[in-house]
Amino acid sequence: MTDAAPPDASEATPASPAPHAEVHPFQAEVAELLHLMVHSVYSETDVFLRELISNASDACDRLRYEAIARPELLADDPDLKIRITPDKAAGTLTVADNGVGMDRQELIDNLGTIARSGTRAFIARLAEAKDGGGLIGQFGVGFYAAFMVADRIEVTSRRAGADEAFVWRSTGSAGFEVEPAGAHAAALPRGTEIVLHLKEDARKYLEPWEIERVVHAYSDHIQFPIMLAVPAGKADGDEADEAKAGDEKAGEPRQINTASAVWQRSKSELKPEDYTQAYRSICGAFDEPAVTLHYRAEGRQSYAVLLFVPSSSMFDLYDPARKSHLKLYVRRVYITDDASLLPSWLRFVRGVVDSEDLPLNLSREMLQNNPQVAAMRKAITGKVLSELESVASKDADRFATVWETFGAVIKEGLYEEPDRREQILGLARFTSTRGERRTLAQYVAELRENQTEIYYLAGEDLDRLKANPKLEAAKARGIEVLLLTDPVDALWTSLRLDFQGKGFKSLSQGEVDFSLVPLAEEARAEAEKAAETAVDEASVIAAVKLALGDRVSDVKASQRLTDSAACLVAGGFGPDRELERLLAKQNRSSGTRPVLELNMRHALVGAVARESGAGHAHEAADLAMLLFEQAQILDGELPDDPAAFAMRLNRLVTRGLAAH
Ligand SMILES: Nc1ncnc2c1ncn2[C@@H]1O[C@H](COP(=O)(O)OP(=O)(O)OP(=O)(O)O)[C@@H](O)[C@H]1O
Repeated sequence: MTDAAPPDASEATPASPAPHAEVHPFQAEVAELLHLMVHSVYSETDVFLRELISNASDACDRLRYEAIARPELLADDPDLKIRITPDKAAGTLTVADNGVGMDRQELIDNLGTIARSGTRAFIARLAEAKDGGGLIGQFGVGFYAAFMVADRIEVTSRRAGADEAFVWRSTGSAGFEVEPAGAHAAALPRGTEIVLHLKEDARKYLEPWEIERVVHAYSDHIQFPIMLAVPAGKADGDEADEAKAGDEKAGEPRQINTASAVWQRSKSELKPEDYTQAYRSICGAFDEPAVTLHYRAEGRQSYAVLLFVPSSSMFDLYDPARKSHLKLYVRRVYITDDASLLPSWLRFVRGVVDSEDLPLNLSREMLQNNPQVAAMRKAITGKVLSELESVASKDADRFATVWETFGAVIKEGLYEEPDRREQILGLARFTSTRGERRTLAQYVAELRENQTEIYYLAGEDLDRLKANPKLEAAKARGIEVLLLTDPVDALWTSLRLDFQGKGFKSLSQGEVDFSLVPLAEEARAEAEKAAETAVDEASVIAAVKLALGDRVSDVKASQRLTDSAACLVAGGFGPDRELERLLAKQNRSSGTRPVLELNMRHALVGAVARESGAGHAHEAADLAMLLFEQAQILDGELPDDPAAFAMRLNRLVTRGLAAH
């Protein structure tokens, strides 16, 4: 970063290209993002205004918070507001606020870098997208969105309480310049003024009704007044414009948003559209909320809550650093969005909690350990869960969408919050061998005769799970098996939980004994037929063990298989196969070796018996290895030595063909 301000920089004139301004490059991600935005045509450009207004509102919020400790910051201009000024003659749109402002270093840091997680992934998707407007809205590129509509931007800012103001300028290419604001500084006693030199095709944003439309759609519930100011004498006199703008009078700023703390209003006053709008303006979202929860807690503590579950996912949902982003207000003053008002497994929930009781001057750090906050967190978590339960019972489809989008995150609660386990298991929806969206209550209600456990199989891919031979014996007995494909499933299932007294049991771990559960009719006939062809178990097992050595911890006759020849399972005590795979990926493998189970009625297993009985040790070993390797492949793994596997297979097939 170039950081050499010449001593006379303060004398530079801000309006002309400044020879003495400091020039700074953008952080690489920002440069790339700007390049994509400047060189592509995105149709949903409205987001830029929402982002600038939201930044302005944050700046007002932050000043109000700082003024708790230093009231003098607010004293000479206590009415926080946002002003939008379209100037047709100059082709500029100005968004200004009298909030906290930025000093020189903040201008450089905040408007030169982007520190959000998921930025790389987002840029890659944006580069591929045909029209990235929606993506930009979802991700929230913030201030930089302004370069969708402007080819030059000047930001003048004065930090509250500071003597100096600075100007930041950029055309959105490689970098930006920063210098003292010079003469223009006098016009800005506090806060930030952003002047957008609009591109030709974005001049519609100079029309008052266009600005109002966007503000109504996305920013109506911003708490501070948004004033629209049409400069006197600057309106271009277009008759049609004037007619459309109604009684727009140049020169007199007028408020164009409701500016109410919507969460403080009573439920009966608000319509679904109001909630959608509040969701969009508070949470910076574009979609509809899937669930809205609005209530006021009274009693030991009193606070208003307005929460939303989005209907679509977010970029950083699985970022370990992502916390819940509820905004905490105290008596309408924004305090922080980092007060951990919900546990991390509800981190997709957005909205506002406004407390009447918390002290305003509590530092953000102290909030973390505050017992009142802890009590609120517990109560709000309970409310969110009961709201989800109520949606699940009243509107199964809507709940299914919520679960599909966020279920994997909610399931983290199973190990993070033991007290909520029963409730979370009650909400959980599963894909099973009996269908989709199955609940555990349904599973337990439809247990087969003598079935005492809830069976599951975990893996990465649903289709591969469905085809997994470990399901065969369960299928033959009509036993339902949950098919778990979220990485988190490998973790919570290792906790040995139960639901309504029934434990969870993996089909790829330890012994399974289905013998007490009666076979389905057609399976019974097949089993009887197969029993006649069964081989001498002990000799097959001995031959296979000899061939595989310490690749496996044991070789057993399988209760799980009916059609396939072999499968690999975890021993009874180590981690389940899927958990072991997950740990191995993180280099934390437990080092336990699997058990190979053989279907004693399968022809290939019979062949091992024959070859080893005839003294053909090589052939028996080849077949044993093949059984082991196919079991690996069926679990989605590669054989340890793929080349040797291919050669072995070729050898056996060629010999088989020759014997014809
Ligand atoms: N009007 C403003 N007044 C004061 N600071 C501002 C203003 N606009 C932007 N900033 C500062 O610049 C930073 C970057 O803004 P930007 O819009 O890029 O991202 P953000 O607001 O932090 O993130 P997001 O848009 O995802 O909420 C802000 O966090 C804030 O510190």
